[in-house]
Amino acid sequence: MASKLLRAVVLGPPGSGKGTVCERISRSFGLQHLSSGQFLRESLGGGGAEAGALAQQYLERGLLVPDHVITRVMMTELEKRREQPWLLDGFPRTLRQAKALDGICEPDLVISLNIPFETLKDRLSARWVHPASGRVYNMDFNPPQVQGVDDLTGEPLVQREEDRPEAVAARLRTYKDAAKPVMELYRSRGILHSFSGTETNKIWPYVYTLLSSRIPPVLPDEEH
Ligand SMILES: Nc1nc2c(ncn2[C@@H]2O[C@H](COP(=O)(O)OP(=O)(O)O)[C@@H](O)[C@H]2O)c(=O)[nH]1
Ligand SMILES: Nc1ncnc2c1ncn2[C@@H]1O[C@H](COP(=O)(O)OP(=O)(O)O)[C@@H](O)[C@H]1O
Repeated sequence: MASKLLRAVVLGPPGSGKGTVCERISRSFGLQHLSSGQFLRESLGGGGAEAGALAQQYLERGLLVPDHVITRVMMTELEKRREQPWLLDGFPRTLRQAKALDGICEPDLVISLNIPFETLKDRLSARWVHPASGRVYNMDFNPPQVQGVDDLTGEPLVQREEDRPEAVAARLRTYKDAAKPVMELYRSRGILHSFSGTETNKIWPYVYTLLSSRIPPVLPDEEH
C-alpha cells in the first residue's frame, strides 16, 4: 500500500499547547511525536561535554539554542525516520532551521497555534513537568492525580527555570521575531493552517477535522 506518509509541523510560542496538541494528534492519527525540546534535554543528559553545558545555559534561560546545535540533533532523529510519518513539535523555529528541514524533507502540513500573550504567561507559570519523561501538567487544566508528583512513576514534578515569570516575556518576544519568516515561508507554499483561541479543547476539534481530511484516524475523536 503506497499511501503518502504525512509529515506535519506544529508551530506556536512556548505555552501555546504544541506538546498537548501533538500528543492528541499522535494518539488519534498514529503519527510519531518528535519534540525538539525533549530531544535536546535527552542529548544533554547523556553528554556532559562542553557543548552540552553551553546548550544547558540556553535552555535554562529559555533562549533559543544556536541553529547548528538544534539542527544537528533534529537531523539525526529525522534521518532515523526517513520512511515514517512524523509530527514535529518545536522545530523549525527559525528560517535557517526551516531550510535545513527542507533539505531532508519538505513538510506537507503546518499547524500554527495563535494564542494571546496573557494566556501564554498564565499557562507557563502554571506548568509543571516530569523531567525524565517530559510529561507536562498544568495546575488548572490537567493537574496530576496527586499534587506535585507524576501520575505514572510517582516521581516529583518540577517547574522549569525558563517557565518562571522573569524569563517568560523575553522568550515570547524571541519566539515571535524568529517565527515570522518561518510562517511566511509556509504560508507562501499554501500549507500553513492557523488556529486561534485561548483553549486547547476548543481548537482541538478543528485540528482533528483538518488532519482527518489528510489521513484516516486510528482513534475516533476523544473526549478530552
Ligand atoms: N489552562 C489551560 N492550560 C493549557 C491548555 N492547553 C495546554 N495547557 C497547559 O499549558 C501548558 C503549556 O502547554 P504545552 O503543551 O506544554 O505547550 P508548548 O510549550 O507549546 O509545547 C501546559 O502546562 C499545558 O498543560 C488550555 O487550553 N488551558
Ligand atoms: N527549534 C529550536 N531552536 C532553538 N532552541 C530550541 C528549539 N527547540 C527547543 N529549543 C530549546 O529548548 C527549550 C525547550 O523547548 P520546548 O520543550 O519546545 O518548550 P517550549 O515550547 O516551552 O519552548 C527552548 O526554550 C529552547 O531553549
